[in-house]
Amino acid sequence: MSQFLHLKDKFGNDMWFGNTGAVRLAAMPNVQDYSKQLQRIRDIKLRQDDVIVVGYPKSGNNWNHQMIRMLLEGTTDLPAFNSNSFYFLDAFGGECKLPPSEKPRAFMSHLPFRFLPRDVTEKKVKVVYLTRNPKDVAVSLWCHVSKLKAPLGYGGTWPQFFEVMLEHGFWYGDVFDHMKDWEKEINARPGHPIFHSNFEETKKNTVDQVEKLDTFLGTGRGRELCEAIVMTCQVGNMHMTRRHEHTGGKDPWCWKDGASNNNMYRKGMVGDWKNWFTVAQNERFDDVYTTKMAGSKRTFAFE
Ligand SMILES: Nc1ncnc2c1ncn2[C@@H]1O[C@H](COP(=O)(O)OS(=O)(=O)O)[C@@H](OP(=O)(O)O)[C@H]1O
Repeated sequence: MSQFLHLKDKFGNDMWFGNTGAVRLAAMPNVQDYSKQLQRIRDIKLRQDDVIVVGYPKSGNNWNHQMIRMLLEGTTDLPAFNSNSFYFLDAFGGECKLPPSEKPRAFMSHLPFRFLPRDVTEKKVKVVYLTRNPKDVAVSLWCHVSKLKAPLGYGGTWPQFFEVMLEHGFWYGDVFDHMKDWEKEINARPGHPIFHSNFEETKKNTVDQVEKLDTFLGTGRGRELCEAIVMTCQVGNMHMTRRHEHTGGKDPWCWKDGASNNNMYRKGMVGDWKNWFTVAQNERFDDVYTTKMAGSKRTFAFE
């Protein structure tokens, strides 16, 4: 099992990096040993009707998690963040407490498949796997980590972060490896209920996509509730309503002064990378993308 590392990037910036993922784990006050934390996650007991929402950071995890939770619970109630009901598996044992198990639960994770709880495989727990075009992922992650204090934040510049993303990724390791690993796992498990949802498609046809989730989950909520859920979960509502843990101020992953939830639930658009990438950066990204994603069937339009 790979270990979590605290490194300097080639520009001299502190950088937390775990090529198995879960960089947040080691920064948590009560989690000293990364591999022990991964073990704890593997041992989590799930219900067969639980749902795991998982994707590389910034792939729309919170958005989809909320919409799926609403489908499961048949509600359009958008709760403000509450640490006791924070369903982030990767932080289990710390800020994540498993909620009471009378009702179906939606959990969120950024981990590769092999680090999810054993029960995911043993009980064939439904998984909603998310992807987003990695150019927008890089920008979104930059807009988040550049506003966080050490140790989780990144102290370098955007061009430096861009290089870090291309070389080995941030927080959960290399975005390309992460996607390829998930693709391999999905292909290897044709019998496992895994729904692949893509950010760009969800943006374009949100209600249709939520209806597909409704079918996949077997929740049978129907078009009307799907429409109401989509309205409630618009990005503007998300950052008005959802307080995020980074606003706590005392935690090691809290925002720098002046930063806020708006750096977490931000623009929620497709193609923001065009506002950030130079022509040279774009060419370089395309080259690296072509090399690292060789053999993958995952494609992105990069609109
Ligand atoms: N409702 C809704 N509609 C569209 N987009 C939305 C929505 N909610 C969140 N977002 C956008 O998703 C990005 C954050 O992704 P994650 O939730 O995966 O982030 S995290 O990894 O859990 O930190 C982040 O993307 P960027 O705006 O590009 O930074 C959020 O703005």
